[in-house]
Amino acid sequence: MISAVFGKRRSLSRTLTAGTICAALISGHAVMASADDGQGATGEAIIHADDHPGNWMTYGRTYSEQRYSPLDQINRSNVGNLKLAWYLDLDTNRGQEGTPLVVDGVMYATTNWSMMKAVDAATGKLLWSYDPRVPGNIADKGCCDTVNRGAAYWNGKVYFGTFDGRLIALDAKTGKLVWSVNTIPPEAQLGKQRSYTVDGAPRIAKGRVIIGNGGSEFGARGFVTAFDAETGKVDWRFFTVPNPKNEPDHAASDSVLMNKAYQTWSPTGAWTRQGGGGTVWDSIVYDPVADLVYLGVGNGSPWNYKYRSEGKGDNLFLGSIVALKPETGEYVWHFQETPMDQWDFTSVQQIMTLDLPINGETRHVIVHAPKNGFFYIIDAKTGEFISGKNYVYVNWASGLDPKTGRPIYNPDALYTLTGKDWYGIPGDLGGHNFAAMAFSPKTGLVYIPAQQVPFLYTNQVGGFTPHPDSWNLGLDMNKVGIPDSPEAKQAFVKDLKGWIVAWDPQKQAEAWRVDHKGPWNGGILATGGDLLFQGLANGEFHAYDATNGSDLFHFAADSGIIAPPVTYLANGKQYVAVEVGWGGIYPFFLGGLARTSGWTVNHSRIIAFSLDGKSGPLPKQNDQGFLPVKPPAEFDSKRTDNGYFQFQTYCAACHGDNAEGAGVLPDLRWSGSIRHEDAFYNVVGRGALTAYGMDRFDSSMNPTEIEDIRQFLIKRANETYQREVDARKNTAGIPEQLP
Ligand SMILES: O=C(O)c1cc(C(=O)O)c2c(n1)C(=O)C(=O)c1cc(C(=O)O)[nH]c1-2
Ligand SMILES: [Ca+2]
Repeated sequence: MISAVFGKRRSLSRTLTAGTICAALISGHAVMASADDGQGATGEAIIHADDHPGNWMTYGRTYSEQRYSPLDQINRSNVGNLKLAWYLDLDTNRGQEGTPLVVDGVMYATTNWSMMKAVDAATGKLLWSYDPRVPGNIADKGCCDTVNRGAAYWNGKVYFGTFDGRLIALDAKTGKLVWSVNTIPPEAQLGKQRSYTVDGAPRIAKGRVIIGNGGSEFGARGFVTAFDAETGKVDWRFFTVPNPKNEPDHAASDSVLMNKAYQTWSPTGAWTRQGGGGTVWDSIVYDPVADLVYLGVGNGSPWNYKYRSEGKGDNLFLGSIVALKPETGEYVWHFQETPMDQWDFTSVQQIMTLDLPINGETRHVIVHAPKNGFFYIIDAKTGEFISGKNYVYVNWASGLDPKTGRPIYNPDALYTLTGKDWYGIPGDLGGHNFAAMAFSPKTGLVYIPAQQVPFLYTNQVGGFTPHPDSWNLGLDMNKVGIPDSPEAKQAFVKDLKGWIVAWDPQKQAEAWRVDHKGPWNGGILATGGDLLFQGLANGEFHAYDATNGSDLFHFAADSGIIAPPVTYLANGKQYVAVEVGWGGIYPFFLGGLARTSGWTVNHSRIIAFSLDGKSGPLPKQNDQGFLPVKPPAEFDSKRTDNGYFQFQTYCAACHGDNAEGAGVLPDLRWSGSIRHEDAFYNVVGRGALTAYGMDRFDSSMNPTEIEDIRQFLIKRANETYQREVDARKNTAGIPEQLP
């Protein structure tokens, strides 16, 4: 029935009454949307998602982004029998962060390098795939792996963003291109230090596809754009931070930026050259109840508040939720969670709406667990702060002002103003990052994939110096977050933690928790079977009891899981599926230290489970990763200090702090190319491996500096060779002495 209706839908315009009738058929509801609300059949189907729970039609399943599915064929009593139904090997072995959509038995999954696959959701058979051919040298224009978090579905088409900034619409049946647009306008692309990448899932409201971008670690001015879903024409654009000259951009944001936001920045700070940040790289939510679009706005660019804004002002709309009208992009309200951001405390984390009883009255609220470690409850219609409580340990603020929600800062945390180092918890990766949280209306709990990853914030000495082709934070790039003495490093490793917090939003308190081995675990799915599903950094896929966290099922998926699971029906049978593939910024950047979450190698796949699956276990693969190779014995110790600085500035964010890899990208200590100066220069200077995502760096470093890096790598290889060989003999594969 649903299929038949959906098949017809393609010919319907999004505003026609026919669309509305169609929606009513799907939902089985007598209530009809008004003919001119612009939602059309797909929007109505998303609004009434529970009437056809076999589908997963939008990123968070519903517009409320609760990631709760009422399906209960798989439940607490039988989940122990769950079996692998199918798996599909992917053609990209890097981080997989996608939420697959499922529409009428077809799964639409985006993968690393912005590829799209349509898969028979019952069998895993590939129906079509689309490769937008993102150029390999784009990888280092983004901070955090060439990931993609998912697609949007609307009126017979699937939409997704590409790492090089395009938004693409494909015919959902055939995978043929319908339209493709560059989402980055020429005026935003100002010089080398403005860096934009797109890896978040687009959301669609009222026939408009809304997409943002990332880039605040490099130099970017955040904005989102709404495109007409049928034609790809720009409808409106909203910048999240002011124009550096306080001039109009001829965008929907002009008036609020000029009248409200500009005054919260210093007129001459480095933001006027670096863009200011505020990228909307993950959460964009349409709320049909309030009829508003909410943006989760990111961190400042550069991070250093003293350099960015001369230590002045709150810097709107950094670290904020901003509410807009869907038709025009007109500003309605904002709530700033982190004024004066200097910690990479983005508020882009998933925005969820709930109807929550508060003081005897049911209120329609936003619940939000941004990086800064506080759980916020905000009135969805007005942006009024209702309450906030830390959901993880935090040391940067002692709490929130109960009236305004403004953080009560620990003065030591304002390291750009004190000029002293600050060991911050949460650190730049947040108490919670992109891994989605879930809510179960049956338990009333919000399940947050929480973590503790400290960060040592150290100011760049002597003023702000941007480097083309590298992170531009205004921080000391030799340290970039991780203490360098062995003792401090050991303490840092002890501080790395990951767990599920079952959070009671009515009490604003933790109900219980499930501890994991370390940080950077996958997003969470809650189901009507009273289950939580989550994949872990150590490569296991688990089902937990949603009422108390008991571990009811686990499966060895062999590679770290960072993506959130989905559930759906195919031929009437319930499946649970997830993308597998270790990556994202945590292993890239922490490198060897990230291994404490569990040692896995990247084998990327989509895996799907059912109660009668017959495809397990997964075939055995290399689980040792890059094996240590005896390095050249000689290196020039006069060059290794500068090599270390160059490495930390240009290489560490992908190849790991202090040149220790984490099982995804090549571990350069064991790379054949470090054996010869020319071979190394060919890769780093001339771009021999650009097709694989390794950009050339001859415009940012001269040949001497590149050779310094090689000398440093040989030194590191010699220092660590024996301990890595020994570590391979441990069952855990983790060196006893990490640093
Ligand atoms: O400021 C930005 O523009 C920006 C972009 C992104 C991104 O696009 O993935 C991330 C972040 N920041 C970020 O702070 C962060 O922790 C992060 C983690 C990840 C990831 O996918 O692993 N992306 C990003
Ligand atoms: Ca960031």
